[in-house]
Amino acid sequence: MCGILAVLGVADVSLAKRSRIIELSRRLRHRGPDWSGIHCYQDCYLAHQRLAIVDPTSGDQPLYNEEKSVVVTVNGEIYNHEDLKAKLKSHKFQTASDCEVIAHLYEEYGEEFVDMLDGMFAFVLLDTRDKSFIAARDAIGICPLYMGWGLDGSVWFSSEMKALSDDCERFISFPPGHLYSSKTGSLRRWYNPPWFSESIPSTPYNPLLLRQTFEKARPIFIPYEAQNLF
Ligand SMILES: NC(=O)CC[C@H](N)C(=O)O
Repeated sequence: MCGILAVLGVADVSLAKRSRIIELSRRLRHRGPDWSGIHCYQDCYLAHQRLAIVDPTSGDQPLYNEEKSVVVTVNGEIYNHEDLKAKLKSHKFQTASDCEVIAHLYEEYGEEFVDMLDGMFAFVLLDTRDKSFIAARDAIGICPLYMGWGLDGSVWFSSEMKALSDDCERFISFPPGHLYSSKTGSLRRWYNPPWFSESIPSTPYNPLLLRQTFEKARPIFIPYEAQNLF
């Protein structure tokens, strides 16, 4: 599991507000008993409750790029993180967490990197250099994510509705396979496979082929550490 809570652009930057956000993040504690972390940058807060899976000793979150200018809080598993790291030779990783790759990929490729991730995830990333942020959810919504809007103009994201429902004027279930960018202020679908269309398939139904295809796909997509989660 893991629980994430991010609050971006609050009007009140008092210590009382910070305490309130920590209190709200504690509502997600049951999702991650191993670590509680928060990163505050001006009027933005990224919190994390960790159920440690990959790199239990040093993969606590939030996670960062080298200069700590990009901050991420992630729920999920990035199955192809080793392959992605191999593409990021010039980057120095501080942990062996599968999720750290998200901060470095963003630096290298911008928000388009989401399509490169193979796994289940819900994350919020803050780029402190221009105070922009993105949030994304995996293709089929394995990891939960909710989004809300505060009366003060703040934008909220949380793994469970209970961390934002009291403080947001309005909230939604974040759609699977989508990405929110603060630069456009809108959601867009990042998951656009060629077969993702409304048209009825013309390939005849073949249960044997379907079974064989599923059997072949399983070891590719579910690495050993993550198998315990099912
Ligand atoms: N439970 C999770 O969401 C795990 C987050 C991250 N992959 C870790 O291993 O710490």
